[in-house]
Amino acid sequence: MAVYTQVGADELARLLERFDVGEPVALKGIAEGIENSNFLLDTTRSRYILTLYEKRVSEIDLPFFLDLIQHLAGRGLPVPRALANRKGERIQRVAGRPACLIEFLPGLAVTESTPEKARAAGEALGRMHAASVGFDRTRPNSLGMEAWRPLLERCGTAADEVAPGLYARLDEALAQIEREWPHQLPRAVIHADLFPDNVLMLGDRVTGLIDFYFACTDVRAYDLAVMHSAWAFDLAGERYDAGVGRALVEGYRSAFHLSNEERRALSVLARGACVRFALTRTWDWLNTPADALVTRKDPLAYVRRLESYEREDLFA
Ligand SMILES: Nc1ncnc2c1ncn2[C@@H]1O[C@H](COP(=O)(O)OP(=O)(O)OP(=O)(O)O)[C@@H](O)[C@H]1O
Ligand SMILES: N[C@@H](CCO)C(=O)O
Repeated sequence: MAVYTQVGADELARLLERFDVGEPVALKGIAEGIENSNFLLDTTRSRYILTLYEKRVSEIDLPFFLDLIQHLAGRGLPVPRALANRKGERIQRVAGRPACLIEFLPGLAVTESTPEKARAAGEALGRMHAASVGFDRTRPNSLGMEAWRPLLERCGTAADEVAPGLYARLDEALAQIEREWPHQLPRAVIHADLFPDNVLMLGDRVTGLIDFYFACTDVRAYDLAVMHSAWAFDLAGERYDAGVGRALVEGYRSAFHLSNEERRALSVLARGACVRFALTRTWDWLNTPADALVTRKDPLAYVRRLESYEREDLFA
């Protein structure tokens, strides 16, 4: 359960005094998610999300994320804006953490991807890329390709505690990716983490794109590759669903142009995505205290995906 910091009644009352959102009725911790503490807040007026930023989200980056969301919302994307308090401030401090009061979006996080859902989600990513043209702020990808080797070295051979030989396996895959990386491809603002659990849907309609806290400037097609690796396999990474993979790319292309050069690079970009998530999951596996109220995600589910991408070009 991702509630690292508790919020008491007095603390909540002090926060809500600064807004025109009515009186609190209920505050419940949200189990999903691993990065931040999220609460569902009901007031006499409406329903909101209260997020306290933990771990990887740095306060310095928050204005970039909030401005991007504001920009996308202004262009009709279903993304959750942070509310400003009466003084016009969007970033609050709650229980000692930076925090935002955020619009609640309807819909359920996707738990099982189907071609129909993948097509709609791919299209939403394409719409996001189209809408972010003209957003002129940039943010380096702190978990981009250049960061993977340092992260691998920080895990070190302790990675082998997750599975024997894991360090060497990731080292070898990364060396190949570094040789093939398509540095020349167009760069843009990307979401960088558009997993099924970050897409809210009602039926096959996308009602929310959430969790922009890895958004950054990087190779644009990498965003589609990240999605492909997350959507087109079962959770354990054992089974590839070609129908889902195809629908995702088709949906994207219905909303945004994908050049031949980008399409040819998707395979190495997807291997890169696998190494990125295998590495961050390995790091979390090794550094999450045993008594933490959060489920550690399996790094090997991404090593299995990596093997599928290495075996054949799944985008051919
Ligand atoms: N604006 C929102 N509207 C409705 N529900 C939301 C909203 N933001 C978050 N949620 C709910 O909270 C859950 C956790 O949110 P989120 O994915 O942002 O957490 P996180 O800790 O940043 O997670 P992770 O990085 O692991 O995906 C989501 O799956 C969704 O159910
Ligand atoms: N989506 C990521 C967690 C956030 O980086 C994962 O599943 O590993």
